[in-house]
Amino acid sequence: MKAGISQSNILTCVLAGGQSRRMGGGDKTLLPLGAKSMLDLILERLKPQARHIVLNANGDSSRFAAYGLTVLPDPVGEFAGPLAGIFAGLSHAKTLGSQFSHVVSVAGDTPFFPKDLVGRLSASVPLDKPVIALASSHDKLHPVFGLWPVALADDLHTWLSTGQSGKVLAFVDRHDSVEVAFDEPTETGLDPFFNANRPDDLEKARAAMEALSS
Ligand SMILES: Nc1nc2c(ncn2[C@@H]2O[C@H](COP(=O)(O)OP(=O)(O)OP(=O)(O)O)[C@@H](O)[C@H]2O)c(=O)[nH]1
Repeated sequence: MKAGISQSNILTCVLAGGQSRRMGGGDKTLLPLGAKSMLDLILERLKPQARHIVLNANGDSSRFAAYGLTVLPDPVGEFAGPLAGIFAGLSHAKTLGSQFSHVVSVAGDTPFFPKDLVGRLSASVPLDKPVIALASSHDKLHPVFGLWPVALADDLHTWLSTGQSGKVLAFVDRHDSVEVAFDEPTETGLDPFFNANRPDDLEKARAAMEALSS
């Protein structure tokens, strides 16, 4: 039976724990896109659809102080890949008690993700068993954008402890999962999961935003 998870039971975790090597290092989520940072744009998109938001990032958390979010470091060693950030969200949700049944993960380098991401992911899974929902666009999975049952936290911990950190889809394959397709282009005309890996991706994003506002 499909029902949909209530928004109040979802903790949304923005993943900004990577090394941004292709961008030249630092925090790519803090880089400017127009007058705002990429993280500003991500939070503007997220707030109307997510009630509880945390940030996953490593190192000194004070650089994110202006955003007023709880900052969770990777609990399994720095730079173990996005699954470590997803695990940070799941373990935090667990410590908060039974309120949170699921974590939605959102990449910190993807400024135009779907405005109905959380609602559509959460409507795609049953309430009575743990099922992962992963976003896709044009038949390509985007495993960093997913809905993760808190009930899988212990299994993910075991998985990460055996050094399987980079293998997001291999972890997903151990469990029931559904794919949720977001094929509509965004207002920018770019794919909704267009992400900024390199400086020229940032330029592309800036150009798309400028074209929108002109
Ligand atoms: N918590 C956490 N998140 C990560 C890690 N690696 C990547 N991510 C996140 O996963 C998403 C996609 O990351 P990538 O662009 O593949 O990796 P990156 O480290 O940010 O960048 P590169 O160093 O250029 O590969 C981003 O939101 C990253 O912040 C990690 O080791 N820990």
